[in-house]
Amino acid sequence: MAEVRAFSDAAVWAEACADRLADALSAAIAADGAAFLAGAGGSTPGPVYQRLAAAPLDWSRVTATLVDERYVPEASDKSNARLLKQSLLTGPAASARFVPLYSEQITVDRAGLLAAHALRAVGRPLDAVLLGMGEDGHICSMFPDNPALKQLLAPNNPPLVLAVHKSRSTSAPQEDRLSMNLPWLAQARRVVLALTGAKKREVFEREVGGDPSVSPIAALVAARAGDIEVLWTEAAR
Ligand SMILES: O=C(O)[C@H](O)[C@@H](O)[C@H](O)[C@H](O)COP(=O)(O)O
Repeated sequence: MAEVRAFSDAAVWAEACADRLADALSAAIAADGAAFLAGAGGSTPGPVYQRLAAAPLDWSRVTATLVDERYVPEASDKSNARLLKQSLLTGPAASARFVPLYSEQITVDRAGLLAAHALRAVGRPLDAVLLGMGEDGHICSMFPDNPALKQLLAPNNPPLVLAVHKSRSTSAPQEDRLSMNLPWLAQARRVVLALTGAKKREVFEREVGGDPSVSPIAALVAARAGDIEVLWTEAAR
């Protein structure tokens, strides 16, 4: 259950992550004529997105979104939308439809409501999810100690996109964010967690046995009865 699969070569690791996501998207297109992908931001997924962009899929049938977003416009180099557009939604993959989490609103909470509405309108569960993890054990923007964590991990909520406010009392995040909650990830058809570096492997192996009410990893593994694919490579980047 949720075993770590180790790769000695970072290029093979990135290819393996991309292959798993492409298979899930391809199966969804074959079955339903449509597929729904959500991916993380941060520095880990770039090489995976670049390989996934080369997958021979009918990208016009794919809807792509983000598992979390920094509350910044796309012009910012902190924007996850910008990362996704530059690394995945290029070439043939540019014909995928992109649903952003970010929109300029009076409050981040309102942007979250609108994003959840747009994601629900896609009309299907996520077929493929790519996650990264921080060295503090966060996935999406589910930061330990942040006041939003409890709501994000609540297993009985419907799928929501919640505001995660920067907070003086916690170390993260550095900027307001939007994040999918656990129920989005719980119902996804395939979840790939891409990890790099010795520290993250250690954190994952420690967290996986933790308390699902406070540990995002433990909550994810519990919600999916262990059905997540964890691919790790030593090389940091
Ligand atoms: O926007 C983000 O930052 C994320 O989606 C986040 O959940 C990310 O996956 C982790 O912070 C790991 O980040 P790195 O890959 O940069 O270590």
